Amino acid sequence: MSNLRLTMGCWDYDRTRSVMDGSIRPDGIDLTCLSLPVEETFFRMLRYKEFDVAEMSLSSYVVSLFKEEWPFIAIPFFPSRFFRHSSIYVNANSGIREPKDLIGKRVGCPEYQMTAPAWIRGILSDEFGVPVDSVTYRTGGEESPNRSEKLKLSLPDNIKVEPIGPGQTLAAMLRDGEIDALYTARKPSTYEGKNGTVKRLFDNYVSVEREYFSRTGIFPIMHTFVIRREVYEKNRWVAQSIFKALNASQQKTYRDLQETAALKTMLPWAVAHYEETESEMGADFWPNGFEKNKKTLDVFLRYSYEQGLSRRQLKAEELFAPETLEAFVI
Ligand SMILES: O=C(O)c1ccc(O)c(O)c1
Repeated sequence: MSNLRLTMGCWDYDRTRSVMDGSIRPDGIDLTCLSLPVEETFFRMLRYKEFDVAEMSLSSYVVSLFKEEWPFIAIPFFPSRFFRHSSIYVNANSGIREPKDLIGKRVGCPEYQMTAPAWIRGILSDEFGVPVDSVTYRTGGEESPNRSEKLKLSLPDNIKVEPIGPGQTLAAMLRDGEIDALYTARKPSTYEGKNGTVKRLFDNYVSVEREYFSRTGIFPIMHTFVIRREVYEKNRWVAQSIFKALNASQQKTYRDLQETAALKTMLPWAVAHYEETESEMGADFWPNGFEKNKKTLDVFLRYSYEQGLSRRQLKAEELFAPETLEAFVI
């Protein structure tokens, strides 16, 4: 009998590689995989639903659940996580020395609904007393002009979002002082290091992020995986097949990163870094599955609601195919 033929869009991460290269195959499925930068996967999936399965911005997925047509269903696998204190950039002449100085300022973010800025706004509000509605957001392309929100948003009146002009980019505007700060996923091309005009708000971001994790236990989730709803409704078993394969792929990566016979990555002290991470964050420092991520997801869902991206505060279990929330026991 032939397998179901599906397409999958995902970048070439270590943790998903075995599925992408075909060495781990999901049960009953023949996958055609496209390795694409995240911006391209998200754009093609959110605008045109081009792939049957794809990594997906957590924030965009949550926003999609409030659309009339409910295009995707997620599985609790998280190919991208990132501590985002490192991703707040400021113009050194803006007078922003500490988080509170952001209040009243002009802050760029490529799209208001992007996951990285959503985590940053939430953390700044919870931890540093910078209310979400205390700044003006300027949205648009970071490196090229003419980027717009992929999903139509209807935000509350207290959230001020103004698109930048045609021909403008956030990276150049930050350098030129036309915005004061930038919340984003990709480091802007105008970033110049600690002593430059465009610098990070937290120069010492590693210690800030470590302290944040040790206190909250949160390693922020950026992306999840989604299946096109039509595919899922016809073949519910696909959710578990893909989930199992991705988990097996990640387990291999955990082993590879600890390999001492020969280094699988080029960083000379990768094994030491692994051991340090394990002692600080636990053996499963990049957890997948619903239960281990419920708390982190609930915090994100509160942020999405508080920021006007969700009409009501969803519960974490509402995000995922029910088949992936529990497993059989023998
Ligand atoms: O939409 C974006 O620009 C974008 C870029 C990188 C990411 O990791 C992401 O989640 C979104």
